[in-house]
Amino acid sequence: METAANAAPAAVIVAIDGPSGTGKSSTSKAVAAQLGLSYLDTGAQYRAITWWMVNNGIDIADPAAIAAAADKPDIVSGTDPAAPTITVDGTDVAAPIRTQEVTSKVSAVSAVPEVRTRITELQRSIARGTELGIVVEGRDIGTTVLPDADLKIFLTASPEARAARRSGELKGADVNATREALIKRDAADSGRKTSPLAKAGDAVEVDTTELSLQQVIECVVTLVEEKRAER
Ligand SMILES: Nc1ncnc2c1ncn2[C@@H]1O[C@H](COP(=O)(O)OP(=O)(O)OP(=O)(O)O)[C@@H](O)[C@H]1O
Ligand SMILES: Nc1ccn([C@H]2C[C@H](O)[C@@H](COP(=O)(O)O)O2)c(=O)n1
Repeated sequence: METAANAAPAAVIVAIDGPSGTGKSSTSKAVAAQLGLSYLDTGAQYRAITWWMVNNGIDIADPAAIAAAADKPDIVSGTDPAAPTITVDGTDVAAPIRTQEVTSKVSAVSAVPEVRTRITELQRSIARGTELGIVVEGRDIGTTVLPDADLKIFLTASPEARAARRSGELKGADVNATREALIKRDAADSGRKTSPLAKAGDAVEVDTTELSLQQVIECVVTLVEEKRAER
């Protein structure tokens, strides 16, 4: 029989938001793995629907065309932090959703309200389905998708630090061009009408500019453990 002493801990829902390149994915995956939680990369879902639109000849400059097609692709996210997956209509799209073409078009597609409604429903159903809890990262998780999350984190970092991190990833990419592209995408994501990139009023802000990835992970793990201890 399960007693209070040996009962499994109640599911914990962690929302991690912030601009591009602040470390949301790296931090969320590591925190989820360390704490035995599931992990959901919501940016990958918006990239997946964008990839489908591009592949199916939908005009990205036409929000009505995007809206009309929003419920067509079947998007499935695997939530194991050690091996997260994303498929569209059964095709593994983990690599093609990271192309420059998708990156340059994802803000326009994700600004369409019908796309957000569809993807938000998917995200909520995934979060509801986890047994031990989940770390969900994105732009509007604390404000819109999971406003009742147990813990909300908003990661920030200077544009220079973020550009340096991304240029390191893209080997040889021009840091200034990378910085400008990040700033442009953040402005589009923060400026859209429906569910923009924003810090929830009750989120803990962590500026990662001067922190190593390991320090950020430790900080978030500590915050989750404190939340669990309070319950
Ligand atoms: N605190 C940190 N210090 C140094 N490098 C970091 C730090 N956090 C993340 N990184 C590195 O920065 C890059 C971007 O991190 P990550 O992909 O986790 O950011 P993100 O916020 O999820 O970005 P996006 O929203 O664009 O997907 C990765 O190469 C990652 O290893
Ligand atoms: N909750 C979310 C997550 C992502 N998006 C959009 C905006 C981003 O520019 C794009 C790609 O995200 P990334 O892979 O860089 O994290 O997806 C959003 O609107 N809401």
